[in-house]
Amino acid sequence: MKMKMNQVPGGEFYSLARHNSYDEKSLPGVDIFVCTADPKSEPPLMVINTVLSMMAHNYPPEKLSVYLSDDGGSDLTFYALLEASRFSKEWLPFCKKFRVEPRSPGAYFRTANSPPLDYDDHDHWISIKNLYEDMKTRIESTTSLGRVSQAIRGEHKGFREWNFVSSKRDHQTIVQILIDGRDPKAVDSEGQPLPTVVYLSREKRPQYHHNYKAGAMNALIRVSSRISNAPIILNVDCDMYSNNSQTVRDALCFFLDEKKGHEIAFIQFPQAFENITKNDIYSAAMRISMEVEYRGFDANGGTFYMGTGCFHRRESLSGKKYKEATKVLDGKSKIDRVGKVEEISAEALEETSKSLANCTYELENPKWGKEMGLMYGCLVEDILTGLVTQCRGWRSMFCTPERKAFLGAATTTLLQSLGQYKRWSEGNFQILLSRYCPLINGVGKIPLRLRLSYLCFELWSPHCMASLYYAIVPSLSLLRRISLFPEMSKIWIVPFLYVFLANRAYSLGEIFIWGGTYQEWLNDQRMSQYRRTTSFLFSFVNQILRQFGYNESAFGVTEKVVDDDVYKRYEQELMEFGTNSPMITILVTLALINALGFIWGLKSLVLTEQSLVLNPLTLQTILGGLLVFINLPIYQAIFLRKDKGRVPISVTCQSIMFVLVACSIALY
Ligand SMILES: O=c1ccn([C@@H]2O[C@H](COP(=O)(O)OP(=O)(O)O[C@H]3O[C@H](CO)[C@@H](O)[C@H](O)[C@H]3O)[C@@H](O)[C@H]2O)c(=O)[nH]1
Ligand SMILES: [Mn+2]
Repeated sequence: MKMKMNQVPGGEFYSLARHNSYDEKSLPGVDIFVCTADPKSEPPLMVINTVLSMMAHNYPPEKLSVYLSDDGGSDLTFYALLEASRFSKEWLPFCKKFRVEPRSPGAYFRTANSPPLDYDDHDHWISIKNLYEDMKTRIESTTSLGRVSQAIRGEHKGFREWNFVSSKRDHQTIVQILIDGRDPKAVDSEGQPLPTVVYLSREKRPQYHHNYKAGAMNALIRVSSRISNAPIILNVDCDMYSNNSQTVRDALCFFLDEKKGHEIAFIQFPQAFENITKNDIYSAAMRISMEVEYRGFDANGGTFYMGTGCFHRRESLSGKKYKEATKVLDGKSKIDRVGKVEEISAEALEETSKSLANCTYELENPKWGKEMGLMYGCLVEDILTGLVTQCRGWRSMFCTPERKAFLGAATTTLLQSLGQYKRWSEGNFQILLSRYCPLINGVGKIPLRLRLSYLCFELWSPHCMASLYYAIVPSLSLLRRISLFPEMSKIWIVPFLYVFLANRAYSLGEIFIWGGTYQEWLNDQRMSQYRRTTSFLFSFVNQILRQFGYNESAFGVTEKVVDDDVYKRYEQELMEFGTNSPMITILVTLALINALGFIWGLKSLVLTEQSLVLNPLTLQTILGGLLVFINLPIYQAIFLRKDKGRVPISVTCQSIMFVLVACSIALY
C-alpha cells in the first residue's frame, strides 16, 4: 500500500497550499518540546542546534514557545541554552534574510562555506558564521571542562539553582524562562519579537520513579500549560533538528482543516537521519519502513507515534476522548503582547510552574501516565501512547513532504544499533502482553487491519526463537549428518524454496524501487539476522522475566557521539565489534558454529557418490553457506582486522568455549 505525499485515505483534506491563505492572526500557538537526558551522550551543542532550528521556524514568533527538558539536570546544558538564547537574536533575522535552510546553524554552516551568490551582504553572512563559531568554541570548551566557570555563573541568576543540585538523580525542579515572549524587550536585532524559551529540569529523587522520557514529556505538558498553553505541541528528540522551516505550517494544514481537522490527535513526520553512510551499514535509515510500511500503516487507519517529529493536539494528551474534543483551535496566545502585558512576572511564573514538575505532583494526581499524558511503564512510551490515543477515537496522520521535516543522528556502532532495537522490541512485546494488546483492547475501537499492523512490531521479540533455531540447529545437525530438509529432487522442497526466494526477491525489489543499492539490501538482511539473534533474544528473555516479577525495565539513552576513530570506521562502513559484550559474543559464537557446520556439510557433499540433487544434506549446506556469507564481516573482524573495531581476543576465546560446548552436546 504505497501512498504519495500527504495522500490521505478518502482524500478529505485540503492541499498544502491552503496555509498561504490562512489569516496569520488566528493561527494557534505551538509549544515545542525538546528532550535531552545526558550531556555526555547528547552534547549540549547538538541540543541547542536543535533548539535554534525550532525557534527559527517560519511561524509568528509570539505564538511559538520552545521548551528544553533536561533529564541530565546539567548546568552545562543550561549554559548552552543561555548562549543559544543570545545567539538567536542574530540567527533568526539572519535566517529570514538569507532564507536559510536548514535552520540549525551547525548543519547549515557545515555545508554552506560561503554566502549564497545572489546575496551581496557578504560581511553580514561572515559575521554570523563567526558568531556561531565563537559560541561553538565556548560551549565545547565548557562541556569538555565538565563545569561552568565562576565568571559565566555570574551572568545569569539561573546558575544559582545548581547550588542545590546534588546529582542528576537527586535535585529540585528548575524552571528558567530564558526568553519571555510577553516581554516587549524580548526582541531580535531587527526589533522583531522572539519566541519564548524555557529551560526545565524536573525534580528527581531517588525514592521516586521518574519514568524516563514519558515522565519528562508529562512534566513538559504541565509546565507549558502554565506558561504558554498552546493548543498544539510538537515534540522532538534533542538530535532531531528542523530541516524545513515550513513544517509547523504543513502540520497545521491538517489540524486547521474545517471539516476533519478536529478529529486528528497527532501528525507524525517520518524519522530521517543526516549521517547515513552510502550503503547504510547498520540499516539505521529504515528506508523501507519509512517509505513503505508506515504509509501502509497510515492507510490501515492511522500512523503510530514515533516519539519524535510529532505534532499533538494538547487536548488529546490531556486524556480527552475524541467525543469531548473542541472543534476550533484557539488562535489567541497566552503570550499575546498585543495590547496587554500579563500581570505576572517571569520569576513568579517560574515559581508557580515549578510545583507542576515535582515528584509529588503525580502522587497527588495519579491519572498522569495512565489516563493523561504519555503512558508510563513501557519502553516504547510513544507507540503505546499513540495506540491508546487511537483507541480513544482520535485519528492520526503520517505526513511526508518532499523536503525532510526533521533530521537526526542515526546509530553509528553495532552495539548502539542492537541496544536500540532491544529497547524497541522489548517495549513492543510489553504491549503485546499487557492489557493494551491491540488485538484484544482494540476491538471495536480501531480497525482490525490497524490492530494487525501493530502486531507486526509487537511480535519482533518472539521472532528470536525461529531465527535462533535456523542459525543453530541446521548447522549442528550437519556435524552429525542429520538431515532436516527434503532432498532437492522432492516436491516438498518447493514451499521452503518459495518462502525463501520470494521473500528475498521482494525485499530486494523494494530497496531498488526506493533508491537503495544491492549492498544496502545485503546490510539490511545482515542486520535483521543480527538483531533477531541478539536484541530480540535479550528483550524476549527480559520481558518473560518481568512477567514473573524478576526484572525492571530501563530506558538506556542512545549515545549520539562516538570517538573519532570509531566514526572513521563507520564512514568506511567497517562494522564495529570492538567491545566486550554478550551480544557480540553471541554473534561470534553463532558465526563460528555456522562456519563449522558449513565446512562439515561441504565435506560430506564432496565425499559421497550421491548427486547433489539426491543428497538430503544439500539444502542444509546451502543454508549454512548463506549464513556464512551473512557472517563474513564477523570472520573478518576475528581473523583479519587489526584495528580497534575488531572482535576482542577475550570475546573470541569465550565464543570458542561456547562452540566447543555446543558441538560436544550435538555430537554426543
Ligand atoms: O530518561 C530519559 C531518557 C531519554 N530521554 C530522551 O528521549 C529521547 C530519545 O532517546 P534516545 O536514546 O535517542 O532513543 P531512540 O531509540 O533514538 O528513540 C526512539 O525511541 C524512543 C522509545 O524507545 C522514543 O522515545 C524516541 O522518541 C524515539 O526517537 C532523547 O531525546 C532523550 O534525551 C529523556 O528525556 N529522558
Ligand atoms: Mn535517538
